[in-house]
Amino acid sequence: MTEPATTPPRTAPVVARTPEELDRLRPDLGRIALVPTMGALHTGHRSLVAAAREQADAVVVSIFVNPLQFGPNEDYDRYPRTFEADLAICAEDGVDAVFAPPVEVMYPGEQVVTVSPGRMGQVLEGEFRPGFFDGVLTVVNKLFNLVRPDIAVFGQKDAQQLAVVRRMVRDLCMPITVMGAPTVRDSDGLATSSRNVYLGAEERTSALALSRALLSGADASVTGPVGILSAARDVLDEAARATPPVAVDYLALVDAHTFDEVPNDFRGEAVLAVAAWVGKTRLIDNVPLTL
Ligand SMILES: Nc1ncnc2c1ncn2[C@@H]1O[C@H](COP(=O)(O)OP(=O)(O)OP(=O)(O)O)[C@@H](O)[C@H]1O
Ligand SMILES: CC(C)(CO)[C@@H](O)C(=O)[O-]
Ligand code: BAL
Repeated sequence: MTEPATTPPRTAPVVARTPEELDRLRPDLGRIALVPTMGALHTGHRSLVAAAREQADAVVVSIFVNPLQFGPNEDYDRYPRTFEADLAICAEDGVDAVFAPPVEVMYPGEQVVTVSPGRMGQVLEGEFRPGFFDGVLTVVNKLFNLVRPDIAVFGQKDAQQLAVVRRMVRDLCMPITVMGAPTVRDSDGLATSSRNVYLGAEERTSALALSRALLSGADASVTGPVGILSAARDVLDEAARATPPVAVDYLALVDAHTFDEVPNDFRGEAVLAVAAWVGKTRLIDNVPLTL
C-alpha cells in the first residue's frame, strides 16, 4: 500500500525583535541576504525571498512599518499589518529569520541624524512625498547596521527607491551588494502591492490604467521619449474620465540610475514611471526601458 502524500513540515522562521536577539542568531546564519519589507506580504515580496535564497546561506526578512517615511497625512495608521499571515508565508518560503522590531527599538528617541539622498530624493516620489526618501534611507541604513547582510534585495516596483539605495551603498562605501528583482504583476497587469487591499472592485478596474499606460509607452519606444510619454499619457487621459477616475501625480521618463528626466536623444537604461490616485489610494508603477 502506498503511503498518502504528506506535505513537508514547515519550519517557522526564528523571530528577532531586538538587536541583541539578532546578534544571538548571526553565528548560525552564514552569508545573509536581507529582504526589507513593511509586511502585508504578497507575491512581490515572495519573489524577492526566492531571489535572496539563491544568493546566500540564510534569508532574513525584516518587517517594519517605518513611521519616518510617512508624511503627516499619509496612511501610517491604516497601513495593513498582518504579522501572523506574514510569518506563515515566511515559513512556507523557507525564510530563516524574521526581524520585526517594535517602533521603540528602531526609534528609542528623537532621530537627529538622518540619511538624505540629495537631488535624487527630491524628484518624482520625493516631490510628492517630501522627506520620504530620507525616511527610507535612514531606516534601511539602520536595518543594514543591525542585520549586517552581505546582500540586500529590493523590488524594481519601487524603482526610485532601488536607485536611491544603490546610490547610498555606493556613495557611503557600504559593504553590501544590492540586488534588484523584477516587478510581479497579477494576471490583469496590476503590480502586486500591499496597498492594493485598499481598492474596491471598481477602483481596481480603474487602477489597471497604470500598467496599460506603461505598456502603451513601452510599445511606442521606437519613437523616442516624446512618443513614449505621449502614448502613455493618452491612456492616462482616458482613465482620468473613467469612473472612478485616475488622478495622476506624475508620469515621467527618467534615467534609471540618476532619475533625471531624459533628453530626447538619450541612449541607455531608462524607467517610465507613474504615480496616481484612485479614490483614496495612491499607487505607483514603472517599466524599465532600454533606449
Ligand atoms: N509587485 C512587486 N514586485 C516586486 N517587488 C515588489 C513588489 N511589491 C513590492 N515589492 C518590493 O518589496 C519590498 C518591500 O516593499 P513594501 O513592503 O513597501 O511592499 P509594497 O507592496 O511595495 O507596499 P506598498 O503598497 O506600501 O507600496 C520593496 O523592495 C518593494 O519594491
Ligand atoms: C525599504 C522599506 C522596507 C523601508 O522601510 C520600504 O520602503 C519598502 O517596504 O519598500
Ligand atoms: N513600497 C514603498 C514604501 C512606501 O510606499 O512607503
